[in-house]
Amino acid sequence: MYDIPFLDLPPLQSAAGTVSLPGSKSISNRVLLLAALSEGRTTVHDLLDSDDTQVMLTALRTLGCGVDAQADGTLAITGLSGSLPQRSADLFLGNAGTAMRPLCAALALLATQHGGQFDLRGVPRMHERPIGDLVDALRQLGCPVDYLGNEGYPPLRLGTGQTGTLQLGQPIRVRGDVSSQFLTALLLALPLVASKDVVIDVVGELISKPYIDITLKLLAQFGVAVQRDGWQRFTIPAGSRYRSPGDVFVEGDASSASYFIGLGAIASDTGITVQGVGLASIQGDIRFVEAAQAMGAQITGGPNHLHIRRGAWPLKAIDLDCNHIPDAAMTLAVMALYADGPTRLRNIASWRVKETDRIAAMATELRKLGATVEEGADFIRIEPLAAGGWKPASIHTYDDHRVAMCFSLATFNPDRVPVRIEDPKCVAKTFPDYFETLFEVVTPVAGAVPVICIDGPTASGKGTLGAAVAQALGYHLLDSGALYRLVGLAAERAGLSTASEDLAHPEHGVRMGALAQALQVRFDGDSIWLDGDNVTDALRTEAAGMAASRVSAVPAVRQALLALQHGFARLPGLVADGRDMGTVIFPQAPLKVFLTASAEQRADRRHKQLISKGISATLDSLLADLKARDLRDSTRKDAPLKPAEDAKLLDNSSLDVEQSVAQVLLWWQGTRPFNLQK
Ligand SMILES: Nc1ncnc2c1ncn2[C@@H]1O[C@H](COP(=O)(O)OP(=O)(O)O)[C@@H](O)[C@H]1O
Ligand SMILES: Nc1ccn([C@@H]2O[C@H](COP(=O)(O)OP(=O)(O)O)[C@@H](O)[C@H]2O)c(=O)n1
Repeated sequence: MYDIPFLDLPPLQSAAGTVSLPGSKSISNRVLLLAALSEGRTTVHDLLDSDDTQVMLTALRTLGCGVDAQADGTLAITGLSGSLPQRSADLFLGNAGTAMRPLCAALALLATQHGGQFDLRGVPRMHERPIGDLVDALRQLGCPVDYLGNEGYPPLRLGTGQTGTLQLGQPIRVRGDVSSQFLTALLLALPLVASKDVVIDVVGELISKPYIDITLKLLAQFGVAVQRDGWQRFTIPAGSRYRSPGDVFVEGDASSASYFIGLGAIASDTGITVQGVGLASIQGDIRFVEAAQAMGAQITGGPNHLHIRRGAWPLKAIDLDCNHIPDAAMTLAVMALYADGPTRLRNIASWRVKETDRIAAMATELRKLGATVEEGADFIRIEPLAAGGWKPASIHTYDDHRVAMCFSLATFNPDRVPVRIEDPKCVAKTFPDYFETLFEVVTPVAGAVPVICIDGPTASGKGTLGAAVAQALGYHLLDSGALYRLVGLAAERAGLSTASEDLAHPEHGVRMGALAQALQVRFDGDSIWLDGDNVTDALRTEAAGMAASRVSAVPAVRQALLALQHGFARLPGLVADGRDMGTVIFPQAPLKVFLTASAEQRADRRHKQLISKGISATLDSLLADLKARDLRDSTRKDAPLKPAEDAKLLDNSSLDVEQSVAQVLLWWQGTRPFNLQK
């Protein structure tokens, strides 16, 4: 997950490969609640691990459910079996509608039946998402429910601590035209109290019917067979009781599949395979497949996978009622930019009460890209963007995972402009590793992966600065010095001399080059492995630095390490530190920094650094070594240490690390096109 203020996506060219989807959010949270309300123990496989499921799990634990993570990655839930061990609790449910609504219904009924009192609250946005229709239905049932903030919205207080009588004789009326989650909540909760047949009547046209279908299918799995008359009346038979089915498998998230279906339709001639959800999925959003096909995608699939290729290009514009795929339809709004005419997505009023007002959000952000967009109370109309019309945009994401994910598809624009996704960690709601997964199957436009070079003499702070800058931007890091240190170490292990006079012999240089070429290294977080040994500490000694400095003067060694270094330039970007990053390895880099500080300062820093690591050193010998290294590095023929012509010089003698980092990030922003917009 990218826990950084923004993630810059360079322009992308094509996509191919296989992705595995995280579990469906809708199924995960329903299954958790059902398992919690059941008799017996349920083993849940492939559960989604995300913000929304975490809040649900925390709530269930607080209520007294057994929740045990198993070694095989499954989760064992021991159900409450209709009892209520905790009679009161204050539950925080984040921004998870799939936790707030069903827990509200279940706890209101249990509190009334057993005499309990529960407060439910969430993030500020949750307190703006309507729940009045569900509360009205619960009050009809005789459940005391109080609003603790604004009328019609969470936070809520359920129950009074006293038992009450439930009114189950009359049909319960609930509105179905704002959110289908109210009906789902009642369907999940009422089997707990169905001492007689309980009837629910839906008032108004029921929206998002496929989600009700998921609810009914899962209820059946847990032993409750609801009778359905059309979409207006639902009857929970007397004597219904939840029983654990033992094992439950959570399907991959069909809404999350939409980004990769869109990706295949826009950018994959060979195809994208999506694992975890198939054409027979119980999730309504699987019908996004039809919408994507209507736009030209070629899609095939089986029970548990989909395969998507580009068909029509440009995509075909559509005019579609999206009531059946409200969440996935946001992806269509970005695909519409690549269409052959205006696309109209209708019957999407529910977008206005989701994580954010999604109609307004999509219109605003699509316009930033340059698109002409019309929005109405329940529709959005998007005109495609022609080549020449795309603008580099910093996409605000409104703490809405789907906004963040669907705008990543704007990176295939013909104008090859980058796209900035603000607050990328909001994807944690349903797909914490969305961007990492995307990066595995896309190919950037040649040369588009941004590289920041930090060159300079030893102990100037390149490594420290580079790591901090990489961390701030979510970029990869290349410590190129480590590669030369590795060659020195490998030579020593192989019994090859690294003395300058030996290296001066051409055959010895060739042997050293062959050794560098065959280097078996692995970078694993902060650890570096050579031939299966962890050599991280051995590489940082001064002796290793001196050996590195000597072998690095051998042209065959530098040549051998070229491809390895270029290979570090991967999505979403790279910070590379060394001596010749800007001059030789990445001459096209948009930002090159040449970092310096006085020799005395540097010797002093290195001294402190080594001492703090428990490595003994004297200041005098360090200063002498450092000057020798500076001299050799800057006077060697091949790739000498010197600033690139377009490098920014940064003398950090009187700057602390934070100040240096801030300066580099400021320069970096200056190279990005997004500033122009703000
Ligand atoms: N701007 C700075 N001010 C003070 N100390 C610094 C600064 N930058 C780095 N240091 C310290 O100097 C030491 C050497 O830095 P390092 O990043 O290892 O240098 P290099 O990679 O250039 O050899 C480290 O202990 C680091 O914390
Ligand atoms: N891009 C690079 C990086 C390092 N090197 C050599 O490798 C040696 C060790 O590099 P390093 O970056 O690990 O050294 P420090 O600056 O951390 O002391 C340097 O003294 C250089 O001689 C190089 O030639 N080219």
